Amino acid sequence: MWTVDEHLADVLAAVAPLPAIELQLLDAQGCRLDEVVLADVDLPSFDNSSMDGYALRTADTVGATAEYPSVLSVVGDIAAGAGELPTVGPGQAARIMTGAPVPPGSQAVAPVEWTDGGSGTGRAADAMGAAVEDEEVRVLRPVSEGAHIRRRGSDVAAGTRVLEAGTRLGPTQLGLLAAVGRATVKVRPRPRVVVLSTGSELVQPGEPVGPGQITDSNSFTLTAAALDAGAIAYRVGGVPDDAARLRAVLEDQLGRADLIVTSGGVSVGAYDVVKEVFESYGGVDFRRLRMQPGKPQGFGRIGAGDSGPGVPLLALPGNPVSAYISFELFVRPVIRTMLGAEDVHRPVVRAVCPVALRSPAGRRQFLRGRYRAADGVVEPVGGAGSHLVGALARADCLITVPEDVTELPAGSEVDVVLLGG
Ligand SMILES: Nc1nc2c(c(=O)[nH]1)N[C@H]1C(S)=C(S)[C@@H](COP(=O)(O)OP(=O)(O)OC[C@H]3O[C@@H](n4cnc5c(N)ncnc54)[C@H](O)[C@@H]3O)O[C@H]1N2
Ligand code: MOO
Repeated sequence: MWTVDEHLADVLAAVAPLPAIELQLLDAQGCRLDEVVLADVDLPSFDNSSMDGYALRTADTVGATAEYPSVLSVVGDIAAGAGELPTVGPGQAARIMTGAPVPPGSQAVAPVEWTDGGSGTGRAADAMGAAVEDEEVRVLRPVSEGAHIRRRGSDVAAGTRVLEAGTRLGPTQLGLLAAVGRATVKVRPRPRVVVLSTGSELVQPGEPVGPGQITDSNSFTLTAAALDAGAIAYRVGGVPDDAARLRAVLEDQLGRADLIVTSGGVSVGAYDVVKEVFESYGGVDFRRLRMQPGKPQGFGRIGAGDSGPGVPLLALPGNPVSAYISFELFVRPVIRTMLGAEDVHRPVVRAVCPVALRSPAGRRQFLRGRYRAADGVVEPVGGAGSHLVGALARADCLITVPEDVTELPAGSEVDVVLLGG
């Protein structure tokens, strides 16, 4: 029998971060950057106004007050995206919108609130772009040089490093990449994980459940857990215990998988065609671990050949709690390793358990619990049975009882694996 740590080390030794690839921005969300990103452009890329108002020359506003405003003639109208700009001369102003380029000759922008809003039709230029002569604006206070102008390159200067290699790409980093004009980016991709549940007793949720049948819940738990770990996950529900069918499904899925995760059929049952099929590939090993739940586990590679070393496969036990805990302990670290993540493992904290615990000799037990960070207390949820999905859904952590401990008195300190969320 293997210990949990031996099995984990063996599994992790067989995987590595996936090679970096160039992805479209939104396909790279959550991935780690595999390049240093330099800005090719200035941001902002031109001097522009931060306010709706009037671009003007500051000398024209010296001494302006509400009682004695500066009266300027309006020589043009500049919307965001404007190409041709009027030149602002002495005694003149140009109406300007937020984000629009600051016109030559002007030194500042007076927000519309600092003016009378301008007179006339509101149309500052005629159809040919020539100024409408009679339009005026009254500026009610002095405006200082550079006021309300966002200078070219003041946010990001061309040539500077904007993102370091290893940065995890979230919404704001993706936005920055777009802002500097990048359509694609080089990242460590998310592993593509195929989740497959086996068992002729399985029916899909919503279908009628006949005598002795059960609803396939594992494929949902495990697919969601794979997504949560940062993978792209494909769910393949309910493959019956039929060697030819299982083999056909595996062959079909191999092409799109960086990792295959199955549940069910790894114990000693008479109909465990799963083991038979995986073993026929040659590279999959079935072992028993010193843990509870999650004792029977399969691990190896399938599909090795001229085209490559094959795809790693973890065959988890079918009991729903066993499958989920096995995922947390072994599959999640594999996915995190393939991602190139720094935090491969779930955090473990010490906590006090106010109730006495019992555990089988020679097996590390993982009980479901609820952890209170405020006082460092953990309470078990439900019993030790590996079929207890109701209690599992209320748990937020796993309480660990070491292999050599069979009884823990109330008030003992225990290791607690925090499950996140
Ligand atoms: N004689 C022995 N029997 C068993 C042993 C043993 O050592 N000797 N080990 C037990 C342990 S521990 C576990 S864990 C299970 C593992 O069983 P399998 O991996 O072979 O899984 P199945 O037999 O297919 O199913 C077990 C259980 O889980 C339910 N199940 C299966 N798949 C799903 C699914 N997709 N969604 C929800 N529930 C599922 C299934 O109905 C069974 O109740 O073996 C013990 N037996
Ligand atoms: O070891 Mo099994 O995984 O108890 O249910």
